[in-house]
Amino acid sequence: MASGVARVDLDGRPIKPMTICMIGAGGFIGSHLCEKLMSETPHKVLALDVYSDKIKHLLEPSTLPWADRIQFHRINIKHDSRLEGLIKMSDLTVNLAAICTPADYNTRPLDTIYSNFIDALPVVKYCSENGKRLIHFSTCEVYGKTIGSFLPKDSPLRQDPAYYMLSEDASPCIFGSIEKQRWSYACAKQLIERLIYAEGAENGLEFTIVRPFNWIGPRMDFIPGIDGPSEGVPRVLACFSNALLRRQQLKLVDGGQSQRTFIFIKDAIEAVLLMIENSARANGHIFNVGNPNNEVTVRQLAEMMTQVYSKVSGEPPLEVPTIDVSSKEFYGEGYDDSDKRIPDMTIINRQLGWNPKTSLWDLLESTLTYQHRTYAEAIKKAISQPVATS
Ligand SMILES: NC(=O)c1ccc[n+]([C@@H]2O[C@H](COP(=O)([O-])OP(=O)(O)OC[C@H]3O[C@@H](n4cnc5c(N)ncnc54)[C@H](O)[C@@H]3O)[C@@H](O)[C@H]2O)c1
Ligand SMILES: O=c1ccn([C@@H]2O[C@H](COP(=O)(O)OP(=O)(O)O[C@H]3OC[C@@H](O)[C@H](O)[C@H]3O)[C@@H](O)[C@H]2O)c(=O)[nH]1
Repeated sequence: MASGVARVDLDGRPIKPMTICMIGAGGFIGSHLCEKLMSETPHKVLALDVYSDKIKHLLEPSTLPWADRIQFHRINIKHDSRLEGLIKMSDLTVNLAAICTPADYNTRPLDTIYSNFIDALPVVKYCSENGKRLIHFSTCEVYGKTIGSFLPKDSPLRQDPAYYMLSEDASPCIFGSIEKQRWSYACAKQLIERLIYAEGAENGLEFTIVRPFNWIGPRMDFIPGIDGPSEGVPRVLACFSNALLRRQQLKLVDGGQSQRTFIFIKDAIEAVLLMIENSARANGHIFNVGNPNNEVTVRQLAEMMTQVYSKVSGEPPLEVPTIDVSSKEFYGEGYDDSDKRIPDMTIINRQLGWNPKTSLWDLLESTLTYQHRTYAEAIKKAISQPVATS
């Protein structure tokens, strides 16, 4: 598209084309957001990241219809004096940059805390000082554990939504003890949320905070040994995809009893676009963005992914497709887990009228079709290569 003709917001007002400084634009969410902005809106994007592989298809060739609306800046926001200038040139900053894979939280807690809190500080400061709007990506992990998880296993109260539903303006943030370094990420995200909120209250910063609930889809993380380190541990979608592609058993951490709600990235991006284009309705709010209808235990996710992958690849599943591993073995010392994550959708529904659409089966089918198409050949080649011996 890109002409911008007759684009109106939820209140019928014309949407003016804007320049968006997107930090972390080369990641999973950033790549989908850039794609959406280029194909469906007239907005310009200054895309900042240390990597650009996931948005390469949007940057090259220079004959693409949106070539003059997207500019990549290879910048590490930890130490780059160009950051303030790029924020000043923009109408809105979207900050996605973060270390956000659980395998890092307990093994690289310092990097995790610096990335999610310290490195985000100048972004908030420059937005506030220059009167620029900020959409900051936080996480559903700020809720930590549910109140219900502290009740006896057989307590009927565990079935009561008051004990597990996660609401932006009511639920407490419940983390484990300090030696459970898993919570370094959630705690850093919580503190930056509080700082942004305080900048809004004391200095009038126009902000929106997004709390994503397990967004998944194509281009999420990496497949170890193919487009990421062989020993790397990505998030669960990529871990399970990797095992399926290699015909290995899917590892269930601590029995795979934790529960998650998964949402298709394309549904979630619709919500972000509504926030971008409806500032009056989004400013000053914290939004859960998830799909409460897609809840499964991690064990059920493994079973469903095994079934779906067999369908899209035409290969029969392994006789015993999963294997149990302890969290200590899988993640190391200091790991802990969120037990259950159901987003309360009241606020996003009221402010933006948004609802997710895609079922878990459908989103896995389209994602695993992508994984198979993108990686199956490369994995076959990698497996057939003799291992070097010294
Ligand atoms: N995907 C999810 O389900 C999910 C859930 C909760 C929260 N989030 C949050 O959403 C944001 C984006 O997540 P994602 O899934 O796209 O992760 P991602 O790792 O794919 O993307 C993050 C991007 O930020 C970049 N980045 C990190 N540090 C940087 C720095 N110092 N300078 C420049 N670029 C830097 C990385 O290179 C990467 O491309 C993160 O803040 C994350 O905490 C995501
Ligand atoms: O191979 C695996 C990988 C993961 N898991 C389990 O699967 C569940 C989900 O793991 P993920 O790696 O997707 O990460 P989590 O859902 O715990 O956290 C994520 O949630 C919100 C975001 O802020 C981050 O992207 C990340 O912290 C966890 O219970 C984990 O222990 C397995 O059982 N096997």
